[in-house]
Amino acid sequence: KQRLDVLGLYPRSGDGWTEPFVKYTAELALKHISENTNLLNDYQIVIDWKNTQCDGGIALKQFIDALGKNQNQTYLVVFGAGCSVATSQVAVISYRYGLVQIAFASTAPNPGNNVLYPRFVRGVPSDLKAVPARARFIQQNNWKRVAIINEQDPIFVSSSHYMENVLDLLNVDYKVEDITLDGTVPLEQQVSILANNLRGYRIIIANMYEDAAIKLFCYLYKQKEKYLLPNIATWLFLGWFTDQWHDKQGVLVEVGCTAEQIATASNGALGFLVVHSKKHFMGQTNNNQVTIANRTTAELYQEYKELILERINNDTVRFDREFDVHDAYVYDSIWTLALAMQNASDEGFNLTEISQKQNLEDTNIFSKNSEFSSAVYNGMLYQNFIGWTGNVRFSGYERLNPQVQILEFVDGNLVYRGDCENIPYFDDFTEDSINSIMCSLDETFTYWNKETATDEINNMYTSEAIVALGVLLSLCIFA
Ligand SMILES: NCCCC(=O)O
Repeated sequence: KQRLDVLGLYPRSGDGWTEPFVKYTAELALKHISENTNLLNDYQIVIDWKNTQCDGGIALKQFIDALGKNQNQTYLVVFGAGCSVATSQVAVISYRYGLVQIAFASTAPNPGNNVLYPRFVRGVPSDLKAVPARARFIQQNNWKRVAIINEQDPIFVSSSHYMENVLDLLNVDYKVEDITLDGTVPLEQQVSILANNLRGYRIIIANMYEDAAIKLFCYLYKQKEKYLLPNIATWLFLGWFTDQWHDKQGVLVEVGCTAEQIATASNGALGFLVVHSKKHFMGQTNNNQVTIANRTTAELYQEYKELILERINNDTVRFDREFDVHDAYVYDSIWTLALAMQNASDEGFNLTEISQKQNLEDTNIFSKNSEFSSAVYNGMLYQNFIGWTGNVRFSGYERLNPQVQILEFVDGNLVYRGDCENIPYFDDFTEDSINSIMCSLDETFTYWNKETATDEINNMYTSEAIVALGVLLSLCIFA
């Protein structure tokens, strides 16, 4: 069979978000694709995997090295790169080599900019949908003043801009603080300034990767006044931290905390995960619909687990964690990629011939305007099939109709606690569309307590009002 080469970029390891099972999930999808006699019959998709370590610079180097070194290999598509920091670095140039890039996990809003990234598709919904969900949660709890802490990177700052607009719309006061891990200012110093600036704030919207969260919690934990920690303040993270996110030894050694301290410090924080339905992905919804792979989701999940357990025997990665929803998106993104290549072939593109050319910038086939990349790109966007994650359909550049799940941080794991439903279809969020969201929580909290959080804030307002009144009275008396 003729090889169809794909460059696979994923965060197998690293300090930020990691997902070591991407490669195995893709293997499962390719196995099922090869069983389908109507799909790429004379071809075999081969993925050349590189570990980006959730780092933009490493991802870019991997991309350039792969295209430069593999003179006999022509990549037809880029699959990845997992973390949005890595994905956006690659997507800003991959199209110039005539490459369509499909992401399976990059959820930050900014890679969706189709002027900057014109051949980028994502097989996963974006964190943008967590903006109205978190805002609605704040509104439902009647909280009027919040802090936003962003890790300084466009991928988090873009989320924050949307959030600031929505908070303006809902008349919620907010203060934005940034932290950077670029070494320009020691983080310990930044955290101490931040803690001072946020004295009195009890609701914190946090946009950051795992390493930033570990460092931030470590320094807050070491401080004498721990008023910003989640046992007093309510933290609203994005919900894609993997289980055991707090146990990254390199980062812990750097800041001088233990994994147990971080787990304790973060207990009770909440995460908002944009996802179609984790229960469905795990075959727990009695949905017997047969997917494109001729299997139900329950059967896919079972086969996935068996394959991972088999592969893990020969691997160093650990399995003691919850199922990562992104693996289901990996699976469907591989199908999307294969179906799009089949579409291009049906439209008359000779995949064998194209596979034997090289990825050179601005040649006829491999240019940013190449007809082949255009056919593959459109082939992806117009897909409509039943996959592991449900009905795989795209709106613009990403998956349609996700919901948002609320998770609680419990001993370093993220545990399901509720849902926000009726997430707006369009991203120009209005007061009405936010009001129609309904966030509900089950009653099984371990650490986070809605009443305590709200009482704390009310008490704080009361004590602030008393202090202000006292100051006013003293001024009147002295006058
Ligand atoms: N969504 C999980 C990976 C985080 C990111 O987009 O970088």
